[in-house]
Amino acid sequence: MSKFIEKLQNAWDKQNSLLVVGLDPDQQRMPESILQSKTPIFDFCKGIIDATAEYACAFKPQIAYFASQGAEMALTQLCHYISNTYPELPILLDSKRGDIGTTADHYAKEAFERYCADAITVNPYMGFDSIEPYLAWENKGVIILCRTSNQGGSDFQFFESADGTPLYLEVAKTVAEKWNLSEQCSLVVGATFPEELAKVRACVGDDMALLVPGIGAQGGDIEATVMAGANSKGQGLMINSARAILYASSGTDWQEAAAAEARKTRDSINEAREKFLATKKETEEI
Ligand SMILES: O=C(O)c1cc(=O)[nH]c(=O)n1[C@@H]1O[C@H](COP(=O)(O)O)[C@@H](O)[C@H]1O
Repeated sequence: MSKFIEKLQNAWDKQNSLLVVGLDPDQQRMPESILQSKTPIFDFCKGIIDATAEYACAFKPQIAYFASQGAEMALTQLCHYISNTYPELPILLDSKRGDIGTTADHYAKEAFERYCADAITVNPYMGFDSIEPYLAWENKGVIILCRTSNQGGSDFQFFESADGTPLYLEVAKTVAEKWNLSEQCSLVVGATFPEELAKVRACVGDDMALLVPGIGAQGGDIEATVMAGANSKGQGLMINSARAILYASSGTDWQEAAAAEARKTRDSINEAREKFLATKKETEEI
């Protein structure tokens, strides 16, 4: 088991949560009171982190929301804040990188040194040598796009190989069989496509963690997600929600509202996990 998976497993167990809180700070949607601050992005995200840490198994900052606002320093400070204050919670840096090896070396250094992330999201389109530089960081996780949550994901991800296997399942199979030798890899599968989520889980087996965005603002169904994607322990999923938690209120109660939404989401996920485990038990008894 890689250090990343160990840390994630520990967070799943200790927090009794599969919820990942997405950090996608958008100044257009932040509460008025925060915008008065000299460091609104840092203050907003820190407020969200403190309000929701109790309910989360990880945080996932999306790099574009910081870079587009010249706020890389805020991202660095936030990542260090998470790793010092909530050291048990992994940081999943969402940057969806993908480039030739020499360039990927620098993306890996950026993610794992500058931002002290525990894992990074990457795009598999350029093949194994574009992923290898991230895998060279033995303690870190590499989360590979497989079946994305957006409608346009079907443009390429459903292309079929000669034996009829769709591309997203080829990705899942290749990652599970060839790229995951040191158990550092995870896959991204959208909550908006539970049927495909079930196929990916069946393909990769029990041990691989799946990052599942698409509940909350994108409308994915929590129960269908858990029923389709959980592993035999009722875990195995990092279920991300960003906007629904971040912007639960634009009033002065924004932290309380974010905490309430995170708690509600965690609880709904846990109810679905109980149902999943009960159904599994019933099936095994038959
Ligand atoms: O890799 C991701 O995190 C990701 C993959 C995907 O297929 N779909 C997807 O929405 N995401 C990210 O997950 C987050 C979803 O945010 P909300 O829709 O606000 O919960 C955003 O940061 C997206 O960039």
